Amino acid sequence: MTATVDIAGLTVAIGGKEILRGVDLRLEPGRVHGLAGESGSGKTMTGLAVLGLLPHGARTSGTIRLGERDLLALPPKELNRVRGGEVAMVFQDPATSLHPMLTIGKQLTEHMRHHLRLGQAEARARAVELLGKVRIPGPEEAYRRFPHQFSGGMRQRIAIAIALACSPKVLIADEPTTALDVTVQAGVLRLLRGLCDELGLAVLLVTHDLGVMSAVADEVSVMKDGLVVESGPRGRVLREPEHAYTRSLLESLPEAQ
Ligand SMILES: Nc1ncnc2c1ncn2[C@@H]1O[C@H](COP(=O)(O)OP(=O)(O)OP(=O)(O)O)[C@@H](O)[C@H]1O
Repeated sequence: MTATVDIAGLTVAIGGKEILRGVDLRLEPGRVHGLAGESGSGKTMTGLAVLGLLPHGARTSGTIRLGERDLLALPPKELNRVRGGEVAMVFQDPATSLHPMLTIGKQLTEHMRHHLRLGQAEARARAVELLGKVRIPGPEEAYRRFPHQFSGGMRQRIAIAIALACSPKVLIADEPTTALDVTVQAGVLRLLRGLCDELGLAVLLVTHDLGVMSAVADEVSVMKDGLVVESGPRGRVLREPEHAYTRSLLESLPEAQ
């Protein structure tokens, strides 16, 4: 299958420190690619590189192909169009990604009107439809509410709806369930999995949690010190890890003890 995103030999250095040392990774339509590894291994930086959101002063080499384009070589204006349009993101904490003073409807429609140039009525109809798609009960009423009127899990669903507003091809989800109560984590993961299948999204799921990984990922890559040390189908990587580091990660899971 042709990859939606093909990362090859990606290096990132910040202030002379090598953060990524040659990362190869492919994201394919309708597939969830899980990216695991210990804290500081470079998972978040890899996701940010795809979004063109690396810290100021970061030096890069390698390529990040999205179709015919190399995202690392795009001028800032074009990259802006890709980000939020073709490539969208969901972060760990919906409390910080949602604006507390704006209604859910406003946040959903502003985004669409800006990127898709939709009129007000059209944007509203699409927003309500998206709220239904992410299983927010009573989407019409939810449209008028503010973020604090929802639980953490519901807020993350709303953040996912906003990410999907412009029909992206690629979704970068960085620890999307880490801040949530365990009882609602599974529901949000199921939602992400379902959206990936239904919309043919290429998903990069960054998580340090191998339990999350085993629940939804098709492919798993494991990072250590700025490199992907192991990559393959989930069943193979989690059941028959080839790399000693993957084995040690698996052994540290509570279920393994
Ligand atoms: N703004 C920054 N400037 C310089 N170095 C940074 C910056 N942000 C992160 N780093 C460094 O980049 C390396 C990789 O960080 P990254 O956040 O990608 O790791 P991670 O695997 O996502 O870890 P975590 O699970 O803790 O989020 C770390 O050594 C970190 O200290």
